[in-house]
Amino acid sequence: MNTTCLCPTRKLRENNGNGIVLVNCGSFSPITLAHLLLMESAHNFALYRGFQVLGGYLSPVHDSYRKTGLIHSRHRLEMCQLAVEDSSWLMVDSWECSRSEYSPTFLAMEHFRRQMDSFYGDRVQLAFVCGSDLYHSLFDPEIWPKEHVERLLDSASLFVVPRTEDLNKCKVDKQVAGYLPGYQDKVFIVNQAPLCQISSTLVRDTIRKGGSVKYMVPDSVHRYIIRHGLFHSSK
Ligand SMILES: Nc1ncnc2c1ncn2[C@@H]1O[C@H](COP(=O)(O)OP(=O)(O)OP(=O)(O)O)[C@@H](O)[C@H]1O
Ligand SMILES: NC(=O)c1ccc[n+]([C@@H]2O[C@H](COP(=O)(O)O)[C@@H](O)[C@H]2O)c1
Repeated sequence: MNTTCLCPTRKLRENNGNGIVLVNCGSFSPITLAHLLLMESAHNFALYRGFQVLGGYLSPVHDSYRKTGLIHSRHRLEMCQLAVEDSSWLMVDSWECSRSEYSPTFLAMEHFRRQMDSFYGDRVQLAFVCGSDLYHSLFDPEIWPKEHVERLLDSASLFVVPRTEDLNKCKVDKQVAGYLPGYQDKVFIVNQAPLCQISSTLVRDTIRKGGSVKYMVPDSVHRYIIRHGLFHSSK
């Protein structure tokens, strides 16, 4: 293993063959229990398919990403760190946040590809884990230029976790084959994962209305939100 990796490596496991690293890129404003559940579901899915999960990363988006409710990355990174503290395999990577500008996701995945290849000295598998809402947005070239999606899939597989209902595999296969010919083998549906309706928007709205978000976010994140008085205004 190479020790000059730019990503945190403390929790990475030795690759005994068929290793895979899972990555979730998102706003995390704030991180919720749904983000953690998404990653555990993807972890189980990989395990049941004979992969060895080497580790996983949360990669919070840059502050200049134009999205309602995005608070400063200082807070988003800290809350993500608190959330993964007792995970044996999840880590937080600040590469996206620390760049001078927003990086499209394919660049973030190319960063992980370079770092993992150099750390393991070999090509390990990489999966971009996302919810079904993000999966559907991949087919909108106004949001995701097609070459961004192709470059993303050149670096990583796609693990799609349903958000409201299970996805129809035939439909997904057909959609991918039609829009992204040659990439069908790179898209996997993590069906039968527990569905979770928690979103960061729901957390922000609940706080703004004076409600409690206990059990929507990890306890440590809940305490952090209260301590710093976050999300009381809609900005
Ligand atoms: N409840 C959920 N079920 C499945 N996937 C989820 C869920 N919440 C978030 N994700 C996925 O996690 C990734 C990062 O999401 P993000 O940080 O943008 O959270 P979000 O809850 O969608 O945010 P917001 O409510 O601010 O739009 C995306 O791929 C998203 O689909
Ligand atoms: N073209 C792109 O690379 C592209 C487009 C939309 C969202 N994303 C990424 O998806 C993640 C989630 O963003 P949204 O919450 O806006 O769906 C973020 O990490 C963002 O950078 C990337």
